[in-house]
Amino acid sequence: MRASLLQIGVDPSESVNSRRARVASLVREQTGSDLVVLPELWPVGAFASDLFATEAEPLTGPTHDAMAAAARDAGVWLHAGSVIERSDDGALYNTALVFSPDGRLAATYRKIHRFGFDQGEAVLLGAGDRPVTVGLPGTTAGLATCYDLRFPELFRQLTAAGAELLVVPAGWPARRRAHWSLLARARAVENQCYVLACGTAGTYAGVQQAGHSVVVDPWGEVLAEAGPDEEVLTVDVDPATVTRTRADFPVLRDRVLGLDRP
Ligand SMILES: NC(=O)CCC(=O)C(=O)O
Repeated sequence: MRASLLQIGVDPSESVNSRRARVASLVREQTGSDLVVLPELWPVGAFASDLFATEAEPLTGPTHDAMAAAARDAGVWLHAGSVIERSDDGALYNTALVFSPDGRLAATYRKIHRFGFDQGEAVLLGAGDRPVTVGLPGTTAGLATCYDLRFPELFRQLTAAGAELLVVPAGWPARRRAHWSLLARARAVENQCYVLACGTAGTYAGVQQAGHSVVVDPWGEVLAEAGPDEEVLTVDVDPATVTRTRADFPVLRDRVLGLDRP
């Protein structure tokens, strides 16, 4: 399976509409990949919380429509990163969208762990309440978003639900880049999964983004890593490697489930 991570530059001088059109073109250029991954909240920027309310959209809003068409035109599975979703009752969520190659919305995931402590996302957005996996050809992907990467129990649940690929769109800041790289590898090693972690580039809302999107194999080896700027990272991943790694070194067999609950 060929995966392409599109590490999108988020620049406040580019309008949301222009960025949406530009990203749709970039997705269309990925014909030949099986899976394309975009970062967290790339239309608005994960730290641009002052824009969340004005740029919120229904689940089937403009980003949905543009990405569904781009996935269909490119013939790819598309993890379209996330959008600020305005739900029917008016509540806002950080919601990831996954499209199949015919442009169908195959899965949505509302970010469970909201970042910001007493500010930003943590106070403006609602929290998701269920882990989500999605079937891809020959494998299963588990969905998580950015700050979720710090919470191993979520990834354990995704693994228990059959995930072999952990797909993590993010808007991770440069200041904590060391944590990003370390946690991506840790989640891969402890779950014997591929981790596809796709961040943003650029500086907006006063926060320099880390970039350095990364693909890690089930042994914890970094297969590919982006630099700090906008970049497309393309890498081949093989679900059979997950099966082989788990058979050769069967640590998952020794899990004691439920220990994360007090
Ligand atoms: N958008 C985010 O979730 C940011 C997470 C972050 O900055 C961190 O975990 O550190």
